Amino acid sequence: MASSLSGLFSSTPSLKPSKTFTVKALSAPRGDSSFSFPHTSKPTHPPLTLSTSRSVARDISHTDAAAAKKELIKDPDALWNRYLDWLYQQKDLGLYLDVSRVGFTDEFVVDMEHRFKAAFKAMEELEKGSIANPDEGRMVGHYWLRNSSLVPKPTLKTLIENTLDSICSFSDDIISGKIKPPSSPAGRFTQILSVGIGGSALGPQFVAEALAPDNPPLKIRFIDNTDPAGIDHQIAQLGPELASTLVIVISKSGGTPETRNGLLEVQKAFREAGLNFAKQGVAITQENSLLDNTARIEGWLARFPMYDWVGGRTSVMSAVGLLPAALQGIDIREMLAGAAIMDEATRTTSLKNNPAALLAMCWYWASDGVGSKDMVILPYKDSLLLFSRYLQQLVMESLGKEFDLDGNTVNQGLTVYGNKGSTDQHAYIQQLREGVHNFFATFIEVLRDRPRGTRSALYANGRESISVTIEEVTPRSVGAIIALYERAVGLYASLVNINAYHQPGVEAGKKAAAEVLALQKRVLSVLNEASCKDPVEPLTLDEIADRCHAPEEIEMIYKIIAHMSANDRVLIAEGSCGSPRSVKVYLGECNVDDMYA
Ligand SMILES: O=P(O)(O)OC[C@H]1O[C@H](O)[C@H](O)[C@@H](O)[C@@H]1O
Repeated sequence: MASSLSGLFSSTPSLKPSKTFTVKALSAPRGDSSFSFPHTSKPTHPPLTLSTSRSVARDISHTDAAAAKKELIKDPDALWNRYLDWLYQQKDLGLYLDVSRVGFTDEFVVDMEHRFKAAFKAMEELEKGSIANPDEGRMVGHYWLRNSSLVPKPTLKTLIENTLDSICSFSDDIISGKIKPPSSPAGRFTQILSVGIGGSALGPQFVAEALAPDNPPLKIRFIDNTDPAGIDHQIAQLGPELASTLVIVISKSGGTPETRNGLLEVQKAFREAGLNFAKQGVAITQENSLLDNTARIEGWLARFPMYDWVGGRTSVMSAVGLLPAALQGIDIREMLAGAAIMDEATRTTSLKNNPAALLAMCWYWASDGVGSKDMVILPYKDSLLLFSRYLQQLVMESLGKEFDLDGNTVNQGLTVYGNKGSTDQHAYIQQLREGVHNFFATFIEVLRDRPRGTRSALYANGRESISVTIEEVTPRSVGAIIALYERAVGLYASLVNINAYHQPGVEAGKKAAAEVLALQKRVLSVLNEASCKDPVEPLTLDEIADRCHAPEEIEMIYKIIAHMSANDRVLIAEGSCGSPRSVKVYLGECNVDDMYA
């Protein structure tokens, strides 16, 4: 194994990819004598621009598939040697990474040298506290959560350690019954209802599914959407146990509308059951956010901090993930320890010894550095079912970006999907093996289980795959695989020159949602005015749009009205849904604007 990245590259002259990124096989001809994707002649195509690279990449992949299949049949020894040569092992974690079934060549590895140098440097600066999210002017410090000695300011160390201590003592007191719900016959908390969305739900959900014991001290349920039926379902399932339910409201910003709606619905359920919500409510949010202020003013049972330097999608090792986990009896210090070991292992600049760098390199190779193939995650363990959903946010929100760091339009990304190993074998592996070749697979394998043949079956048809193997699903290994992918995403983002730590697209979506709410208010005010006339004046959609001074928004106005009439008896829409121009709308009562405030 190479001892350092520069050592690995030093014997061969660097083949740098051109500025406009070209398909790997064109910038780095595949001609690896020791492996199975042999391309001995240098392609003669001119360099491709981003827009044309994808179709050529597909043609090349077909060629690769055929070549790989032939080579595999011809030379299994070469494959075994490649396996041995690239196998990564982290002994303390019992974690292995096998990238041998991804067909990168030696030339490609060399070609990536300068990109990796820059990626490792950017990561080092991030860990030292650089402003890695310039949009929000914030540092990115999720790595400090598991090694507080890395913080750039001593006050943060105290904050991290004190928060961890208070999470542990609060959850001990809840579990032991020292802190009790005020009016539950059970005499102690038995259930958790977690209200949050995105990064404020996915981490806790994944950890619960992966690690909660069969009979946890508190069982957890989630409200992670605004669907009223879904919220009602969760509350109904709690039934009389609402009286012994600890409600944890999680929102970094403290103002996410979906989470706020969930909270209001839960508070309503508490009022209807004659329960005092404040005595059972816990907030996890940034200091002085709307949620924090609400919790403080209403005197909720507890408040735990979120930090501006931890992004939602990497917040699972902050109070966001740790508090729910501790309440379910999961050893959170072990989770942190696993992540810390992986963080240390992924700091090395020696490519072959850095599993996150190996992953990032494989993603680059497999998807041409432009997301031309999807990443299918196949965990062979029921308890890891939610890993792909968790990774979807981590990877896609981090990498799915319109612009690169130089302001060029790149529309980057890497699509992630997956469910669970054997189950998928009987659902969609048929297509993966034989159908459209638009993916690479990642097997998450647990050693204390049976071996599977899917990897070979896919490989025999030229489908690339990565295998991450852990010995057991434990707090330590779960902490480690989370940390592994966090670092891989950060490194990959540098390789493709994008910022992994902001989410301008989501902010645009939030702005659009706020605009719809503002339009809804204007629609109601116009309808209210017309409906308070005597006689009532029903309005067509065109008339409403004109009076709202928003003729260009007529379709949105129609949708707003369709939703309101389906949900509220007060709004009456007459005419045929099939022909919106025939619809006339009025309010059954006037002066109802407050209903929608
Ligand atoms: O935790 P919150 O502030 O409520 O945000 C919840 C989610 O909101 C948006 O969708 C962001 O893009 C996510 O990264 C975040 O996790």
